Amino acid sequence: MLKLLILDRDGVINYDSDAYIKSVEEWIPLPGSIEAIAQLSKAGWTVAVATNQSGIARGYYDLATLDAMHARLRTLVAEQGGELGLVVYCPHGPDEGCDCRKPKPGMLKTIAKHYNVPLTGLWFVGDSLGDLEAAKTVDSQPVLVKTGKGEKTQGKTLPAGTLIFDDLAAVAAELINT
Ligand SMILES: O=P(O)(O)OC[C@@H](O)[C@H]1O[C@@H](OP(=O)(O)O)[C@@H](O)[C@@H](O)[C@@H]1O
Ligand SMILES: [Mg+2]
Ligand SMILES: [Zn+2]
Repeated sequence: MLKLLILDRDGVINYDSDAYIKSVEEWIPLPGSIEAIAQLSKAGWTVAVATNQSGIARGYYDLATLDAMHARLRTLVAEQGGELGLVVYCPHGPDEGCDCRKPKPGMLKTIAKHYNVPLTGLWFVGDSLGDLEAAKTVDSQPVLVKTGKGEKTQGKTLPAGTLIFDDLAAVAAELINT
């Protein structure tokens, strides 16, 4: 079966900001994150992304800018010899009642369906409680990293069985070496 890993974006792949990541220039990879994705890819993993982007609904940036951020991510991973999989985002605001905004699991379902992989036990790596709850809702494996909002999230009540790693590089090392 396909080895699929799903990542949250802000705070896991790139630095996050309470002021949102509003431009390609503000989109700055966290140390080791690009290399981790490339190493996973070269080790046979498919790495996909599920990201809330309410900044679109709030008018902070447009879809062209969001796509440019993801093109940059894709290019950086390719420069390290890896390949990035499907990137799915929720452009909606918290009050729109969509099915894709985490902690709803809609984006995880979309990605798992795209790759025809079961959700059960599928690792989803995030820095926010909503990421972990989305995973738990569909019996995927919640994985918390301490980057971004992760250390703050660690102080909250986490879904049972949540795995905790320092950062994405540590997650990659665990998956590649097991
Ligand atoms: O971590 P992911 O899902 O990749 O993206 C999170 C971002 O969409 C933004 O989500 C916002 O939450 P609200 O959407 O305003 O509740 C805030 O937490 C921002 O700091 C953050 O940059
Ligand atoms: Mg995040
Ligand atoms: Zn949505």
